[in-house]
Amino acid sequence: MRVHIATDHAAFELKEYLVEQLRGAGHEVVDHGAAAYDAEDDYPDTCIPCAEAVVADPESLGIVLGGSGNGEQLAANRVKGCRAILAYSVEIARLGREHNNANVVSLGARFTGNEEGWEIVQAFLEQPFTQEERHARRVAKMSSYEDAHRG
Ligand SMILES: O=C(CO)[C@H](O)[C@H](O)COP(=O)(O)O
Repeated sequence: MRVHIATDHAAFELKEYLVEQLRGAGHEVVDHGAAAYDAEDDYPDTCIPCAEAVVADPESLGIVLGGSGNGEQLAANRVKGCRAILAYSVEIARLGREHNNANVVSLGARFTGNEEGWEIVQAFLEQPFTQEERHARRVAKMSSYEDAHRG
């Protein structure tokens, strides 16, 4: 699978680790940065382009990373068509795909270690959307809202 990934400085090490794990597992990784550690960088600069790339590439999924993952999730969700969840466990990541058809997962490196982060990412990538009518209906309502209110 093609996987888009982005981080700010706070999760730079986790991003490097996940890129290595993803490539080792056979995924095609598109790294939207940060390209190097810079304590003054700003997560919207990498997370928004990452989310745009996921929306433009519907067969792909995305990962945004930061200290908490909160701002990164918020930034990604500014992009129309992006459904980013903040995942702090394998189960939450699975539910985000299964019930919400999330296309981006956000992780907080100050709260999630490298190995746990990789487990969460694997769960997110492996879990399909259920397609059950009630879940599809709810996701469609969010898309309808976006179509009506977000140019
Ligand atoms: O998690 C984040 C946003 O939600 C950022 O990574 C975090 O705010 C960066 O903090 P600092 O500039 O103090 O290193």
